[in-house]
Amino acid sequence: MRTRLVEGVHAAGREVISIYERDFNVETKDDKSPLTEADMASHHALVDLLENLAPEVPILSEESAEIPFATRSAWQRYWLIDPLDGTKEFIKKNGEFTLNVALIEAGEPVFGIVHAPVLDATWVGQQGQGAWKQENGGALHPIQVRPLPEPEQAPWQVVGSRSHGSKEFEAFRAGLPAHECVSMGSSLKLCLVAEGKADLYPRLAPTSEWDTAAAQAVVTAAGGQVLNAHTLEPLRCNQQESVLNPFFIVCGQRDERWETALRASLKR
Ligand SMILES: Nc1ncnc2c1ncn2[C@@H]1O[C@H](COP(=O)(O)O)[C@@H](OP(=O)(O)O)[C@H]1O
Ligand SMILES: [Mg+2]
Repeated sequence: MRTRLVEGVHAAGREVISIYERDFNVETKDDKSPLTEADMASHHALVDLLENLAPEVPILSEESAEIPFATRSAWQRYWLIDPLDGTKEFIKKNGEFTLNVALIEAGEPVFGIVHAPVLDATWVGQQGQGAWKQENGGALHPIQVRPLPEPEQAPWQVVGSRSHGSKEFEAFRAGLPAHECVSMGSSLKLCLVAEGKADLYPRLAPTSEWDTAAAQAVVTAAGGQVLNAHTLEPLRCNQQESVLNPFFIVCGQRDERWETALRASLKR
C-alpha cells in the first residue's frame, strides 16, 4: 500500500510539473488565495488514487472542503490532502511547493507523504514504523530529527515562511539564543525539521489542517513534535467546525529556552 501510494503521488507530481513548465492561468479564490490549474489537476489525480486504493475511506481536500463538520466529525479515519501547498511559490516558479497526503485516525495524522516534484524529493512518515526521504530517484532512506545544538556549538536553524511572515515570528526570534533563519515555502519547512536540517519552525500565522497534517506525520515518525504554540499539546485534526490550525511550533525536542521565547512572543 505504501509503495503504491508513493508511486501515485509521484504520478500526480508529474502532472503538476507539466503545468509548471508551461503558461498557466491563476484564479483568485473567495479567501483571496491563488488557485492554478495545477491545484485542480493534482486534486483530481490524488482523489482518483485514494478512491482506487481505499474506496471505504473518505477524503477531505483543500479543493473539496465543503463537507459539514456534522458529517466529518463522525469520521474515525479519513484522508486529508493538500494537492498543492505553496501555490504562491508555484506561481513564482521557485520549486518550493508540495503535494500532501495524510491519513488521519481519531484526529491524529498517522501516515503522511510530502512530495516536492521540482526538487525531486519525497518524505514519508508512518506511526510506529519510521520516517524516510527519497531524493533524485534514489531509494527511501531513514531520517530523524537532530538534538538541539548547544548555541556555542552551532547556531540553531530556524525556518520561516517565504510568503507569510508575522510580527509574532520576529518577536520569537528576538528572544532566541544564536540562530540562523532560513525562508522556505510550503510544508517543506516541517520536513527540514524531520530530517534534522532545521531545529525549529514556529508558525505564528494562520494555516489550515491540510497544510500540516502529512508533514506532521513525517515529523512525529522522525521523533519530533508539532505543538500548539499556546498549550504545547500536539496538533489534532477534525476537532471543530473550523479547519484553521492554531499557531504552532515544530521542534525536535522541547526546550525551556525556546519555550520562554515563545511565551513572550505570544504575550505581546
Ligand atoms: N490567512 C490565511 N488563512 C489560512 N491559511 C493561510 C493564510 N495565509 C496563508 N495560509 C496558508 O499557508 C500556506 C502557505 O504556507 P507558506 O507561506 O508557509 O508557504 C497556504 O497554502 P496553499 O498554498 O496550499 O494555499 C495557505 O493554506
Ligand atoms: Mg496549503
